[in-house]
Amino acid sequence: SSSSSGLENRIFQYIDLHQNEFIQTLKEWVAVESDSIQPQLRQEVTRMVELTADRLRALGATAELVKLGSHKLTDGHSLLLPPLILAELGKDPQKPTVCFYGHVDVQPAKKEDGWKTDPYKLTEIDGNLYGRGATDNKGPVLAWINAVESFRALKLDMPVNLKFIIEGMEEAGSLGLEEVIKKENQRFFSDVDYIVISDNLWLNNRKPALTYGTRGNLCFSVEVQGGQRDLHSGTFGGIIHEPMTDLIALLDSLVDTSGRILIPGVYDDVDSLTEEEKKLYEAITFDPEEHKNNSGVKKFLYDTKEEILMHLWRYPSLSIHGIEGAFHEPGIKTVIPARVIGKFSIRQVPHMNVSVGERQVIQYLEDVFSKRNSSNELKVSVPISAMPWVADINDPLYTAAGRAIKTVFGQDPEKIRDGATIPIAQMFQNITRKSVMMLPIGAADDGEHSQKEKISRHNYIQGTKLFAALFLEIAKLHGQLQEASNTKTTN
Ligand SMILES: NCC(=O)N[C@@H](Cc1c[nH]cn1)C(=O)O
Ligand SMILES: [Zn+2]
Ligand SMILES: [Zn+2]
Repeated sequence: SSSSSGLENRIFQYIDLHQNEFIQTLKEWVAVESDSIQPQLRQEVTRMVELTADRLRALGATAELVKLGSHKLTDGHSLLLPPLILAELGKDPQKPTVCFYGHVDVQPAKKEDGWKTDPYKLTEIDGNLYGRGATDNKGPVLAWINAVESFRALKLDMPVNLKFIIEGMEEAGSLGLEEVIKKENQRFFSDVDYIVISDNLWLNNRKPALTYGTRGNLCFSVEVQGGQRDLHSGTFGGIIHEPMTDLIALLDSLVDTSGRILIPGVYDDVDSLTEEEKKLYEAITFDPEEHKNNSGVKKFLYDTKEEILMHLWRYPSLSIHGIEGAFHEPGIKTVIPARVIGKFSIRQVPHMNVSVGERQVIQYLEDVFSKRNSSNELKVSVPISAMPWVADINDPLYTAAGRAIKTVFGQDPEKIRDGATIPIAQMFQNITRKSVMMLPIGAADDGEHSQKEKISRHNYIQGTKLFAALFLEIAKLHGQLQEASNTKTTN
């Protein structure tokens, strides 16, 4: 209606006028090295979670810090998990309740990895804000907070009740989260109507997107242990089974040159492709050339748009991430490492069974290893296991978001899936049975997890407007749905 567009315009104007303040807060957040992977930085993750809770309290929300206990590291030590935030703003029974999920931990980043700017100093170059966590996920979390702040600053009544669940362990597999969701299902989540996650990217640089599916991730650690200490390769090379040689052979047995996973049975439960589904990929706006340029990739394994999208969204993939215990500094150290741990993961797709997958992989690695007749010891563990997620795109929540996108960006969203994993999505859907939607604000060239992570000023600010517009759209739609259900009951 014209009055709501007048209201939107006031809010959008406020957001435009205060954009530098919003960027300043993002700068303060990016400056916190809240890397959840490296144990020595765990205190910074906790500090980041506390900073976020303070920010939510400044909005007028009540924010509870839920203790998650500790977890075991590969060296056997225990490490405290950062607390989880459960926050709440507004409890009007006449309004719908929207729960926002985000994370404030980040992937590791060092200047020496090849960053042009200090990863923990948000730096603006040509309208892009570079820094670790700028898009994954501090920028989107702050955009949501900025949107609420704008309503408050203008003394406007919030059109929805809000809940927040913000964690500090997402990049490490959302440890401890599932137990809390189960425990809080009948309390914190009981009156939630809609769940919104903004932790992924658009499929291209200019067209906004709505995401209705993600892949899961099954992460493996493969440890090969020889003796108790490293050895001189001149005095022991040639007379022992070397752990690193065993590990490289194991890792090399996992996937072929065309990217096909070699573990028997892995593809058994993957849905077969229907003609109807094929058409879906044809209709999507996606330019493989632009995608190459965004990432600096020279060549994809597949040539067509459709094949690329299918291999990102509906087929599993296997990636090798690293080897712990191997010498990786410049120069050559003529050593035989005593114990090495290979890390790889399989991005799983709907209908693949996680526990069957785990068994298949472990059995396969044991078979390959036993054929080597090695005297070393093999241990396989699964530190992270996150499920794939698919939602119903016809849910009213998607309609509301589509309208908000149209208002802010002047175009309809691309409806996409995502090849990455957000562990909480499927947990939410399974446990709470509420509508879950992913509403990304970052562009395809944002470089999540890479050395050029950024969010553009434009996307950060328009993203803030998008969330403000979403509050209004959800309230409208929810009102209409309730009216329709009341009319049905009266008739
Ligand atoms: N922005 C979401 C994201 O990057 N998620 C991680 C989560 C994960 C999965 N396995 C381990 N961590 C991702 O890599 O997809
Ligand atoms: Zn993320
Ligand atoms: Zn991430």
